[in-house]
Amino acid sequence: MGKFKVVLTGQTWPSALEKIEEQCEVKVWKEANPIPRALLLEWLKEAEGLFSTGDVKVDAELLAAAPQLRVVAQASVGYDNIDIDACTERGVPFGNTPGVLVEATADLTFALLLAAARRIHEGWDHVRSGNWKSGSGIPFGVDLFGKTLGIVGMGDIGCAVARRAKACGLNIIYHNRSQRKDDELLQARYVGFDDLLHEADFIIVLVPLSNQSRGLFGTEAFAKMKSSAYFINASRGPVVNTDALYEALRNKQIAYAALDVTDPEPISGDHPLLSLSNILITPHVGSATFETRNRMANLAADNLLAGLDRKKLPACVNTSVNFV
Ligand SMILES: NC(=O)C1=CN([C@@H]2O[C@H](COP(=O)(O)OP(=O)(O)OC[C@H]3O[C@@H](n4cnc5c(N)ncnc54)[C@H](O)[C@@H]3O)[C@@H](O)[C@H]2O)C=CC1
Ligand SMILES: O=C(O)C(=O)CO
Repeated sequence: MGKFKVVLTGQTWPSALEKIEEQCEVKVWKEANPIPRALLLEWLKEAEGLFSTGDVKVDAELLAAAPQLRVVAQASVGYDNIDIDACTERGVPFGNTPGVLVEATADLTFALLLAAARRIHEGWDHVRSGNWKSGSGIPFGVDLFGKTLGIVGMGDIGCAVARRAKACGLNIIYHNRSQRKDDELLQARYVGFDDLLHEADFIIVLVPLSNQSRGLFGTEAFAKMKSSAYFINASRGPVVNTDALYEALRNKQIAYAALDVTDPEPISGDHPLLSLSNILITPHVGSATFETRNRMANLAADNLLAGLDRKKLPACVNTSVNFV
């Protein structure tokens, strides 16, 4: 039997690539910019597997251009770029990478909260620019202990953030699609969305991007927050209306924002948000540790190889078309 034909939309980690290359003939897009759509569709004409690095839209048009496709695998837990219904209609299982990135992403999310609350990067700027002459001019932050953290989207990563927050003496409230059964264990209280906006000193967003969550944080939501509120988004940029966030920060309607994700992404160096002093942005690095990205690439490779073999994907989103 010949090797499977597979397309990779970007480079992946050597251990995952070696595994794939043992069984597949691969075409890899190696440029820094995303693969042009027309070229991707051309490459997919005979492909049996697609390994996505997250920067392509997988929709009905793409699937129609890939009649041999057996499986789509992506090295991420979020899959807002994938039309799951279109995959299911074509009987193509889609595999993502839940679980393996939870702790790394929770670390980064909590690091954003700490860095914002204690103005870490402003302190570093102060030292680096030679201004640390006396105690004057140092950036003052705010306490965490005894304050209220509101988590919107209490899934795997939200729960891992809650554990970290508990250790710092924060009281935790959360809003989710539905109330969890393990509130007591988490020591977190379920509240309505508006109550969370009113009560929280820190708000962390960890909901998947969907039609329901797109623009969830807009002018109205920011108006309901405390003027002392810290807003942290580590989910997806479009969950937040960027113009509304800019206005809320500029008018001091809220105190501070720390973002790992933006809309657009990447955000340009001359974007108005970057001119504000009460914001901190990291370049979508939630899961970006050597160990975690390696685990994600390997789980995605396992999903891909299982699908090519018509075997059950270890992590499948549209389980109705997963192999048994
Ligand atoms: N910044 C980064 O590098 C990373 C970002 N992410 C983002 O974080 C998201 C969450 O990841 P996990 O915790 O692993 O997913 P998960 O599926 O375990 O948790 C998501 C939670 O959000 C809830 N939810 C969904 N829609 C909602 C809505 N409209 N309103 C309120 N709650 C809602 C769900 O009920 C679930 O409890 C991913 O979908 C991805 O977009 C994930 C990994 C890394
Ligand atoms: O997994 C995801 O959804 C990411 O955003 C990158 O790890």
